[in-house]
Amino acid sequence: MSSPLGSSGAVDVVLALGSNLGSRRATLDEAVAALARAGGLEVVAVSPVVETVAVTVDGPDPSAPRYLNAVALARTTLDPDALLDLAHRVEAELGRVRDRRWGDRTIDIDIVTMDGVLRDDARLVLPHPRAAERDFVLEPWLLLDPDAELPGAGRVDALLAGLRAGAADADMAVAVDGAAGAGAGAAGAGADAATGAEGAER
Ligand SMILES: Nc1ncnc2c1ncn2[C@@H]1O[C@H](COP(=O)(O)OP(=O)(O)OP(=O)(O)O)[C@@H](O)[C@H]1O
Ligand SMILES: Nc1nc2c(c(=O)[nH]1)N=C(CO)CN2
Repeated sequence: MSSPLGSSGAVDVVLALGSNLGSRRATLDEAVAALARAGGLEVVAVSPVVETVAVTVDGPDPSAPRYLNAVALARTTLDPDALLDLAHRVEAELGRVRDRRWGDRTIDIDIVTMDGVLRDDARLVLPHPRAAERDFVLEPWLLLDPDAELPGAGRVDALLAGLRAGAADADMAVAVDGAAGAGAGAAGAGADAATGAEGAER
C-alpha cells in the first residue's frame, strides 16, 4: 500500500494529546482525525487512552477535571514550524482557549519529538523539555511502544519507572481506555489494563 506522503523526506514524530474539558474522548478522536486529514502528516499509530490527574502549576490537583491523555506516532513531511502550526490549527478548531499556563483545556497537542530535530527557541523546543517528567506522556507512549526512547533523556520505560519510584502519587494515571482515533492505526496494546474509563465522560 502506498503512503500518502510518497517516498521522500518523511520523518517520525511523536505527538502528545490531552483533554480535560468537554467530551474528552470524542475530542481526542477528532484531533487525531484532523491531524490524519491534514496534508503532509500520516498518523501511524495511536496509544490507548489514559486517564490522569490534572497537573497544574501548583502540582497535581485531584479536584480539577481529569485528563484523558494519548500519544500518536506519525510520519510527516512538514517542517517543525509547519507541524506546530498544524497542531495549533487543530487545537483552535476544537475550541482550545489559551488562558492560564497548564490550565484546563479542551485539547492540547504537543510535539514530543521529531526525528533528528534539536531545537530550542522562543517558539519551539524539541524534544519537548518537560516530556521526561510527565507520566501522562510517558505512560501512553510506553503502552504504544515498549522500546520507545526520548532523545537526550533515555528509554521511556526507565524514565517512567524513575518517576514512579520518586512519586508519592505514583498512581496518578488512574485508568486506561482503548486507543484514541480508531481507524488511524490505533493500537490496542494495554487496553486489557482498563479499569473502567470506558464511558467515563462526565
Ligand atoms: N515541543 C513543543 N510542542 C508544542 N508547543 C511547544 C513546544 N515547544 C515550545 N512550544 C510552545 O509552547 C507554547 C505554549 O503551548 P501550550 O499552550 O500548549 O503550553 P502548555 O500545554 O500549557 O504547556 P507545556 O508547553 O508545558 O505543555 C506554544 O505556543 C509553542 O510555541
Ligand atoms: N494530567 C495532565 N495534566 C496536564 C496536562 C495533561 O495533558 N495531562 N497538560 C498540561 C500542559 O501541557 C498540564 N497538565
